[in-house]
Order: sequence, then C-alpha cells, then structure tokens
Amino acid sequence: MTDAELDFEVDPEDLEGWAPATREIGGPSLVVDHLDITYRVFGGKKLGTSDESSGRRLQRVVGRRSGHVGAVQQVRAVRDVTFVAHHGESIGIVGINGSGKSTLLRAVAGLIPPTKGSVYVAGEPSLLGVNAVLMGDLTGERNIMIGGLALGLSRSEVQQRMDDIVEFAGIGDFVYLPMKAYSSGMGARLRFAISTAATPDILMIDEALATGDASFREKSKARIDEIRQGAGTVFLVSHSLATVQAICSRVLWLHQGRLVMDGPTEEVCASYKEFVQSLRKSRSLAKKK
Ligand SMILES: Nc1ncnc2c1ncn2[C@@H]1O[C@H](COP(=O)(O)OP(=O)(O)OP(=O)(O)O)[C@@H](O)[C@H]1O
Repeated sequence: MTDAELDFEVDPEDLEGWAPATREIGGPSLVVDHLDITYRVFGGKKLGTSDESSGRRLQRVVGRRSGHVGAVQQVRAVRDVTFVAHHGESIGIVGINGSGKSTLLRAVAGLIPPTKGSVYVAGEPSLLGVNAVLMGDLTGERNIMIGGLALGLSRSEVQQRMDDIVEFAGIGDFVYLPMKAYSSGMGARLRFAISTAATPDILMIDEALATGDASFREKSKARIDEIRQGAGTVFLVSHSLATVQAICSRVLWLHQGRLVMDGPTEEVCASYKEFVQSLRKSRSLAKKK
C-alpha cells in the first residue's frame, strides 16, 4: 500500500460549505444479513517445468492431460457483514485498499451472489448495473441509450434526457466518440450522469466524485440530495473523507472484509482517521529500521 492510496484528504476546500442534506429517515430499503463473499481464484502452482515442450504445456493447461491446472485459492473479501439501510439515508463506505468496499457494493447490486448470508433489497439498485453495460467500443451516445434502457427508461425518455446527460457529464462532442477514447474522469462523469438520469431507489457511487472538478462535485451533490429527498438510499465508496463527510450522515468502516464500525459520520471518520494515521506511523517506523 502506498501513501497515495492512504490519502483521504482530497481537495477539502472544494467542498467548503457542504453538509449532508437533512431528511427524515424512512423504513428499511436494504437488509444485509451475515453476508460473506468469497472469491475463488486459480493460480499459485507452477504449470510446467522449463524443459516441457510448449505443446505439452498447452495440452495440460486446457486440461487434456490433467484436470488440475493450479491450486484454487479463496479470498474472503466480505466477512459476516450485517446492517440495515433506510430510505433517505446516505451512507459512506470507508476502508483501506482491499478492505472489501467494492465487493460489498457489487453484492448489494446483485452482481455477485452471496457465498453465505443474504441481501434483501426494496427496489432496484442502480449504477453498478449501468457500469456493467457500458461498452468502450461504442460512442457515449450509444452507451447513454443502452444505459438508459437498462435503467428502465423508454427510448423516447432517453432521447429527451440526452442533452441533459451530456451537459451534466461535461463531455461535449466527445459523446460522438467511442468511450475508450475518454479520459477516466470523463468516463466516470458520464457513468454518474447516466445512472442518475432515472431516480433510482438505491444509488451506489464508487469513487466517481473523486474524478470530477469542483463544479461537477457541486452538481453531483445536488443530484444526490435530490435522490435522497425522493426517499432513495445513497451509498458512497470513497477514499476522500472530506467527500464522505460532506455527503453522508452515516458511515460503514470495513477492514479485511469485516464491518468494524457503523455509526454517525463524525464518529466513524474520527476513528478511521486515527487508525490510518497509526498505520502510517508504524509503516514509517518499519521503513527506518
Ligand atoms: N474478481 C476478484 N477475484 C478475486 N479476488 C478479488 C476480486 N475482486 C476483489 N478481490 C479481492 O477481494 C478483496 C477485496 O477487494 P475490493 O476490491 O472489494 O476492496 P476495496 O476495499 O474496494 O479496495 P480498493 O479501495 O482498493 O478499491 C481484495 O483482497 C481483493 O484482492
């Protein structure tokens, strides 16, 4: 892990005056019950000896000679996580790299089946669904259409919102180019714009706000507040504690797949900050030795 990966203070001055919108919290929108996600990864075993011919090696890899290619390793990315989210809440998810944040979001979106436990959702989670269908070879325009249809909008509804989406994303004429020609910021802004074109029940944002400039963040915050006002639930994964503090009223802190803290933003962020600082200190001591 590098210091940059632990850096959680991204442009706090851009967020001056921001505060989580206050809204009455409604009934449960999502229940995550003793959730475990384990990835199974192949690898770790040498496939062949150096004197083995490439033909024999290929045969072995495709399994003609042996069904066993390498050891299967298990990565327990999410461990026994339980929480309830409510309509109108915006919830930050923090944790150092590899702590399971994205995996948890993907499981909530129904993209990964639970290994153990359950996810109950009232409504349709959005964003990761759109992420999954955006295609680099297609133009932004085509992706807006496909993403909009995937969110349940009709063709004419997408057409009507096309200009707004392009304007929100700030991509201008790039909309006519394949998405693989976009900078990562442009891609992230377009994904955010598409996924919030319909008002989703559960909006999940994975670092998208870190890529925009100050005015994009301002627009995104306004859009997120609108979704919450419409009784949606917003999840925000971010390494920027400033962003989390500006948008979320509650924070989940994950470490090594476990939910170590779940509570009001200020409390959880203060504890997490302390933890990261002590981690930095112990790392710099280890470097000096
Ligand atoms: N497709 C995958 N196959 C195997 N292991 C994976 C896969 N995706 C993630 N992992 C592993 O699961 C663990 C959790 O990863 P995840 O991406 O959910 O963490 P994260 O907190 O979102 O990390 P980051 O902040 O770096 O994005 C890590 O050990 C990671 O290496």
